Amino acid sequence: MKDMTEGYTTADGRRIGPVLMEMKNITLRFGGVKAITDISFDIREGEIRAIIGPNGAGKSSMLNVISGFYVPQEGEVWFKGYRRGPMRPYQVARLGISRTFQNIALFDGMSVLDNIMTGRLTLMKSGLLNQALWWGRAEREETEHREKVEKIIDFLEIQAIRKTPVGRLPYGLKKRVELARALAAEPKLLLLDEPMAGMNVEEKEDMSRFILDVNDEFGTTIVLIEHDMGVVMDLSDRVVVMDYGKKIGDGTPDEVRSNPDVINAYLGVAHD
Ligand SMILES: Nc1ncnc2c1ncn2[C@@H]1O[C@H](COP(=O)(O)OP(=O)(O)OP(=O)(O)O)[C@@H](O)[C@H]1O
Repeated sequence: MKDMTEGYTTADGRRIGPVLMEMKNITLRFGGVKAITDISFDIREGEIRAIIGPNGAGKSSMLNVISGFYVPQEGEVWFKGYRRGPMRPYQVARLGISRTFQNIALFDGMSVLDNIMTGRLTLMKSGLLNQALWWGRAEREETEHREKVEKIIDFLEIQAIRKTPVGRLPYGLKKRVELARALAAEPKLLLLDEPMAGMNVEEKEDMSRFILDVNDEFGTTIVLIEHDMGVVMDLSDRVVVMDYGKKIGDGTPDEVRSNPDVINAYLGVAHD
């Protein structure tokens, strides 16, 4: 068991706790391509931590290492003071990690409510046999799950569309439903893959507000990756900046903004 030092209080009075997750010297290769080279950083409890960088910098790869989907060839991932080995998706969910995807991954033909319910699957204790033998208990459990989901629906202000099939919703609302589904798993650590991509200004403002509210209301630690540096600066407590698979900056938004390597990566060389 590793010693975890205390946290700190932010300028706006939010409490950031001790280290929840630590990435140590992570290197990830796809054949001959090095997507991540020797990157280390930590994520503290209750913080909003952004990973930014130009196209192909390695952000998605890093998010997939954090989520346990990719196992790096080198380096160590520590979570809640323990070194984490390779895991199956359900084990990741049980650790309290859930995520949204860059390309929305919802069931188009199902209602908003049912989509969000799928987020609770890993928390459901009653399997089919249990439901047959203990009908009353399974029913009580179902009611509890529905109540939790209704709370999330209220919180994210999507009551009006709860019965609507997801396929009929505009893009910004689909993203919000995906956030709702991830929240339904009651995650300790929420991973957001480009939550604002493809959104108009108003939708981006709404999403920013909801991300801040989730962090504030549930104390959820949030890691988000974004392409757009401007969007994350107001949201994040600390930012990791990647470029060509390497970490070129790590610190508060102000520290990162004034880092010459970061300025060069964004303004100097064309990556697209
Ligand atoms: N599954 C894969 N197989 C082979 N190469 C990959 C794979 N995933 C990523 N890469 C390569 O790893 C590097 C980093 O890609 P990654 O998608 O992590 O970057 P990114 O910062 O998320 O980019 P973007 O902003 O465009 O989404 C790129 O060179 C990419 O081509």
